[in-house]
Amino acid sequence: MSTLAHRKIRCTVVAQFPLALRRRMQPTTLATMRAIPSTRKQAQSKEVIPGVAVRQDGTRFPIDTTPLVVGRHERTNIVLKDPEASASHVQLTATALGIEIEDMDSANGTLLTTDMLGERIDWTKAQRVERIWVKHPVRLRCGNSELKIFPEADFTNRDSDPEPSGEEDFPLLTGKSPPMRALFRNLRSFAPTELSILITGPTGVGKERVARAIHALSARRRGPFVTVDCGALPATLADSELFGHVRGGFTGATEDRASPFELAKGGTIFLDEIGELPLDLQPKLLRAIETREIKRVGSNQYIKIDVRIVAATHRDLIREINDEASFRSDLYYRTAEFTVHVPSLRDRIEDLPLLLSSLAEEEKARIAGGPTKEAEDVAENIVKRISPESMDRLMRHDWQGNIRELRSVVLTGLVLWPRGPLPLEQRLSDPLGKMASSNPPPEPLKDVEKNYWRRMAIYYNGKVSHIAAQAGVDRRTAKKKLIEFGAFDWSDLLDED
Ligand SMILES: Nc1ncnc2c1ncn2[C@@H]1O[C@H](COP(=O)(O)OP(=O)(O)OP(=O)(O)O)[C@@H](O)[C@H]1O
Repeated sequence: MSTLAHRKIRCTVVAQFPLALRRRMQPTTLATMRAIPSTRKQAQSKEVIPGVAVRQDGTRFPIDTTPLVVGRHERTNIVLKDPEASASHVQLTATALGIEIEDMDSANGTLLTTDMLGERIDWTKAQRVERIWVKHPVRLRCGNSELKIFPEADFTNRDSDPEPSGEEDFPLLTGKSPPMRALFRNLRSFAPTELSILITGPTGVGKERVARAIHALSARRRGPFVTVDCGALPATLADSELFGHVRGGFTGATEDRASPFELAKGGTIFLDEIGELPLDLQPKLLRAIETREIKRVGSNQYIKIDVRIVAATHRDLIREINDEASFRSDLYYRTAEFTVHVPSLRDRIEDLPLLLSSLAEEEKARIAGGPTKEAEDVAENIVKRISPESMDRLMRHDWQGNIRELRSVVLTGLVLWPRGPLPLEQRLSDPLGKMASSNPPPEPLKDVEKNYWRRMAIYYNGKVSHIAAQAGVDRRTAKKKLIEFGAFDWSDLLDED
């Protein structure tokens, strides 16, 4: 369902009462707003997804297109006998995007979790919502009271694509551990919506992959996926990198440049490292997201945008909003209508063997230019080639660099030990690990380096760009090393540039 359609619904039902005004209204007034003529109500409800709210005492309240106010005041539609709840705390409305849950500036906020079964929820880890649309069951906390929301929607039936075969078999992502299963469940629920999603998690956990998975599971999957690295926007050109420019818009702008928002038309824009976005650009981005239009630098013309926003950060943005004022709260809530957290590798260490296989398979397939039988064999065998002692050491490593670090260990390992035992623990960065290893003392450093470059040359078939990318050096340095260690003649090197 497009944002436009969603907006239409809000216009007819709610928008006559701007949010600021509604927040000042008394519960009595809000309850009266439910008196919408039935014909109009029916017309609206054709497209919308209704639902049911269930109070803690088991009372059920149907949710339709007229806002249902939840609060402590006796004139609200769902009365909470709870001194910690605000007089009018939160509002529930059926819309085409799912049930809209909108906090009404409550004193203690509205918290949301998708955990419907847990007896004891750790509400400190739940998401605080200002406004969100849900199509799958969620549980809310208002003050000390809980409320379960059951939208009558089932995307899995709406989607013509076949269902993934199991939670562990998720597009682009690998894992069977409880935190990954929880992540998959959330993605399955929220990816098909138009909600903006903020992906959090430490560096190297695969946040970009999660963003691609969200895109792949959304109705926009046939549209483009455009990444903007907000951490790499050059200070003087950040504005133009984000919103584009017209020829002559500033000195040096010799031709028009489209904004990534325009390039992502019909698809998803991924704002990576959004926490690094310069403070002065934050209001502009907020405006673009809210109004769904942008203006290129040097132009007076507004251009409509049609994108779904997915953002990622390794920072604790809530803390930065509160303590450092380096991130605007309004932008946060606009980009984080739903938040998913990608666990560190340490927190899902049981996925390590699966990840080893998947990384090996992907790499082999990449070199071969597509999935091959050989890639599958490599993946299957990699775990068999790792001794129980090595595996134990890998499982105990702290993996500060997460999957990125694991990937590098696996790929260099496959180069160094193309067959036979695979003592991957020798590639770990912390020396304690090496001391704990039962393997013979390491080779002299120069020999290690020499063997490394020679094996890289063989493994990557002389493709300098692959070797350089894998080694984390530029092509010139890679070439120099390959020659220094006699790995190749110049003539043998495949010069791809
Ligand atoms: N489930 C996975 N299976 C295989 N490879 C993965 C998986 N998750 C991540 N990777 C690989 O790990 C590396 C890091 O992933 P990615 O760039 O998505 O992480 P990130 O969390 O966005 O990192 P950063 O915060 O530093 O930008 C990439 O090479 C990616 O392909």
